[in-house]
Amino acid sequence: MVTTHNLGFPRMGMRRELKFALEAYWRAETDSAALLDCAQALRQRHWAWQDTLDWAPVGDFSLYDHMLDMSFTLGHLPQRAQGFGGDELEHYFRLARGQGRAACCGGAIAAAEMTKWFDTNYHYLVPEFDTQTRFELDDRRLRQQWGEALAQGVRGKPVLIGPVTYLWLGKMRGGGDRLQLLPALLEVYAELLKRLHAWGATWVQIDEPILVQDLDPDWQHAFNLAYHQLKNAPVQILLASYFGGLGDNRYLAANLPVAGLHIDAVRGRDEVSALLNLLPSTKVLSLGVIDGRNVWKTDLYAALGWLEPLAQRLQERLWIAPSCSLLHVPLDLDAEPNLDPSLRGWLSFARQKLQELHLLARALNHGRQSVADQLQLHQHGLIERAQSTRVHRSEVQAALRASNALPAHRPSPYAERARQQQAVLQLPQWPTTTIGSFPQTGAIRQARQRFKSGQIDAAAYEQAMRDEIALCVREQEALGLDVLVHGEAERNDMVEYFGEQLEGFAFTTQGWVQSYGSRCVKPPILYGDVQRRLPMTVHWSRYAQSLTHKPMKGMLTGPVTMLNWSFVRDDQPRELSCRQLALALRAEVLDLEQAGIAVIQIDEPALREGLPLKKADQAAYLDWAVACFGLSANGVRDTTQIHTHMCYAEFNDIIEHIARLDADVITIETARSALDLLEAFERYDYPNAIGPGVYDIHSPNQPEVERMVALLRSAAQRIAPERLWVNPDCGLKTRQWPEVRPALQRMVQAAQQLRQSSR
Ligand SMILES: CN1c2c(nc(N)[nH]c2=O)NC[C@@H]1CNc1ccc(C(=O)N[C@@H](CCC(=O)N[C@@H](CCC(=O)N[C@@H](CCC(=O)O)C(=O)O)C(=O)O)C(=O)O)cc1
Ligand SMILES: N[C@@H](CCS)C(=O)O
Ligand SMILES: [Zn+2]
Repeated sequence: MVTTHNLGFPRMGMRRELKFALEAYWRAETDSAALLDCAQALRQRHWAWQDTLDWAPVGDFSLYDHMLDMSFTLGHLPQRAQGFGGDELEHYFRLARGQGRAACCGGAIAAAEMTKWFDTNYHYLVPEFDTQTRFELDDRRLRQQWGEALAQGVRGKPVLIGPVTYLWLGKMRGGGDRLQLLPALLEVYAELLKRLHAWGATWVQIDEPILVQDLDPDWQHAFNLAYHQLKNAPVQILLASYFGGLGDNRYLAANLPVAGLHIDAVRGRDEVSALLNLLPSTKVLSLGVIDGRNVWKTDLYAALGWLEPLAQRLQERLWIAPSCSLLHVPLDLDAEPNLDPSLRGWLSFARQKLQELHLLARALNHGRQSVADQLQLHQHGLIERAQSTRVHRSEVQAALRASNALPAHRPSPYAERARQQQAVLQLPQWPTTTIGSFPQTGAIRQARQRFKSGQIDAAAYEQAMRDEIALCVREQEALGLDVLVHGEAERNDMVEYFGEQLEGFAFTTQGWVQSYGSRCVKPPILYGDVQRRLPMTVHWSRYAQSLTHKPMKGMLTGPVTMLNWSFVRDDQPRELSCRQLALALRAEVLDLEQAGIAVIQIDEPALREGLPLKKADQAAYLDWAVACFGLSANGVRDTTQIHTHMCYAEFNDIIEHIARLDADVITIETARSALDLLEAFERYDYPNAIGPGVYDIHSPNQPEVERMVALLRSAAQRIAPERLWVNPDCGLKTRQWPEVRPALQRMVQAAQQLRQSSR
């Protein structure tokens, strides 16, 4: 008999209940009891939806982030977050967001750094270590959730981030080797496993996703050390790897002294037979056969064809599961009544994926004939997808072929372009700008919702957005910013907005996926060849430019980010889909230029996120990603200034490729990770202009002028001041105007101070 299990489940709820409960709590409109009740009700419902599983995850639910939860469980917080006392929830949110709820006691601190969770669009809060770091078990969160699961009769499997991954993902402040902390950390894990056993847990899932990355001998040794030390734990450990195959860590992972190993059998399918030969005959092998990173239906016939001999061979030792936590896919396809019916038949969201898993298990355990009708029904959509005429467009194929003849570079090198652009733009030293979005107020969202539900017509919506743009331009002029933006009021999201206007994309109404904290996105679904129907942004930018004499930045999302933040086709290489996107965006860039927009920003915040986790695969990705950016950007004249923007990832290791994008200006997040990144720019001798984000827009705290001046001064020691810009570290859509105005005022003041002192 095969066993089924799940690694993690979406947390937000069918109607994003958690988001609304969190935000109401932060605004101090509700109390902690209301928030905790909502969280508990969600857990209960989500376990009920997983009741066909042999083992359901417990402890994967989080109020903000599972890494932050782990930091609290391990009793280890940075110095600045300690000693506040008082309310536990306030304490938790203070570290996540920089402050607790509105008007509450306890004061503000610098929020923990936030960065991408492997190659996903989920962001985690980075643990901070120093040589003084101590750990002390705090089991309250897990005890609570385990108790609830027990009361509900859930067959639960506690889920923990593993000790080696936890250290790897953290940052050591002030130098030192974080592996030195491993022995102390392991003591806490050992104690935690004892407690889980005492509460009745038999299997514990320990997530070590770094096993799919390249590990040097020290880190490989850390795995041996850790799991040999934990091998006497009274529970059975299921060591979970995901987001790729084990590669060179296969032998290591197979031989760690744990009871079971979970692998991503979607991305790592090719290595399963080799792994089987390495795996000791006592160990459980859990195969993640359902894709937890995309939304396409699983080909169950193909999966069964592959699994049946494995089930014969492994018998009770075979477990099956989604490849990773289902956190990264939308919750329920049944919440999408308006989705095109044929497309619907191609898709599977979190709840459907668990149904697929259940069907697979029944077919394996009782024979295919026991579920023959369900299997046939399931496969119907797959056949339809394979035969659909909606997927391929001959004109797109022709345009792609023709694009091979386009020049790969701008007409002139950067220095010459910069001279020509300055002659047109006449910008002061330390030019100030913002990243694009301004507050997405309740009024803006309500207007859009009223438009979508037919309560207002297109003309009324258009006027409402124009009014917002006009307001945004007035505000920026009053602030004295140099290069303005229209504010992106008309965009529900920087990817979804474009997806909605391109052929080849479908979109959902409830397909929310958590991005960080309470923030969610609805990734569009790229199912067919991509084509631009009409200009997508030109009329908004032209209107915004008509309101000011200052340069108005056109604002686009780049092809690589469009690709990485969408659910994309699995029937052709990602590179090809990206080139199609790049061609559509190139047409938009040229139309913006034609409309008199002299500065165009092509955002690529997800360039780094798409980087394959294994070094051997990275060069090929970077080559086509850089080429696709170039395809979208390089058709413009020298006088048109191309900006790009990146945020919330480690960029140090790809600076050379960022330079190859040859954007005239890059605005980049640096506020939370201090000057590490600028040092990398200096080391690489980055040639073009840079706007290091001078303050963290994710925190409600006001930036200090002196701090921004100091950051820019120290940037100027590394990069020639005439190539430096002054800007926040990301868009302002999540903030409110009363926060944005004073923050930007201070930022402009910082630029003025620098101009004065350099006179
Ligand atoms: C820059 N970032 C982005 C990432 N990925 C993206 N796809 N997009 C990004 O911008 N990844 C990295 C970072 C992550 N950062 C963010 C920042 C902010 C959000 C965010 O604010 N998300 C919103 C949802 C945005 C959206 O789609 N809005 C729609 C629908 C709004 C809505 O909820 N409407 C209500 C009714 C109206 C009301 O009363 O308010 C409803 O339908 O019920 C829109 O504007 O039309 C969020 O709320 O979480 C995400 C990632
Ligand atoms: N232009 C976008 C970039 C976010 S990464 C914004 O300002 O929201
Ligand atoms: Zn950003």
